[in-house]
Amino acid sequence: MQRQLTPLIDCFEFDIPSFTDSRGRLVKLYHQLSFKELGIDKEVAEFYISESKKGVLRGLHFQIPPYQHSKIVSCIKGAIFDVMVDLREGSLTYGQAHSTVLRGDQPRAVFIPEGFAHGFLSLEEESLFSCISSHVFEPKGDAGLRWDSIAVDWPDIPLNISEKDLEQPGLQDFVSPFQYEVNG
Ligand SMILES: Cc1cn([C@H]2C[C@H](O)[C@@H](COP(=O)(O)OP(=O)(O)O[C@H]3O[C@@H](C)C(=O)[C@@H](O)[C@H]3O)O2)c(=O)[nH]c1=O
Repeated sequence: MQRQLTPLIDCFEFDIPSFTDSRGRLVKLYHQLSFKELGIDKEVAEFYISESKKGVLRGLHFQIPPYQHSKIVSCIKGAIFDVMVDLREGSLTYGQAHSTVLRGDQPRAVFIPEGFAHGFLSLEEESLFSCISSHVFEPKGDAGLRWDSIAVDWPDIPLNISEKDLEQPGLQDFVSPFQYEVNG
């Protein structure tokens, strides 16, 4: 596996091994040794999937210190328009966003470091999103940013957003609790 760099410092994409035969498919979402070789040496504290109808937008989410987490996200069915934003004060890419389309039939992952917000728009009827997180979900640390306060060309207008996500503050009002650290 090889890192494919994104414009955001420390955030990268990589292809996930998958094996197809007459029965179907096996997709390897986590492999400790290969991930270490990629430079991902984080705790695996939670692993979950969510299913979203077409037009559902989830995010943009992060956890504030001391509950900050990195994530490895992918899409294992359907397709999502995936978005991440660097929120680390002092980072050369602070406030900048990156977007990429993740598809279940071309498994690919994004490593999202601590200090980033993340969200996605589901592009198909039954999109399955998977997330490996380095810190358990902590309601006291659960935080977010308004999806439409960042510089991203969303491919469609979202049809379904949670109340929580509609009430998130915009990037312009955001005071970051994150500091950029080299190789953070
Ligand atoms: C994210 C999360 C939620 N929950 C619970 C809380 C709540 O009752 C229910 C739904 O939570 P949410 O509405 O926050 O779920 P959702 O909007 O799907 O949150 C996810 O959005 C995407 C964009 C991400 O990046 C993920 O890391 C995660 O934040 O699941 C957990 O128990 N553990 C978790 O890790």
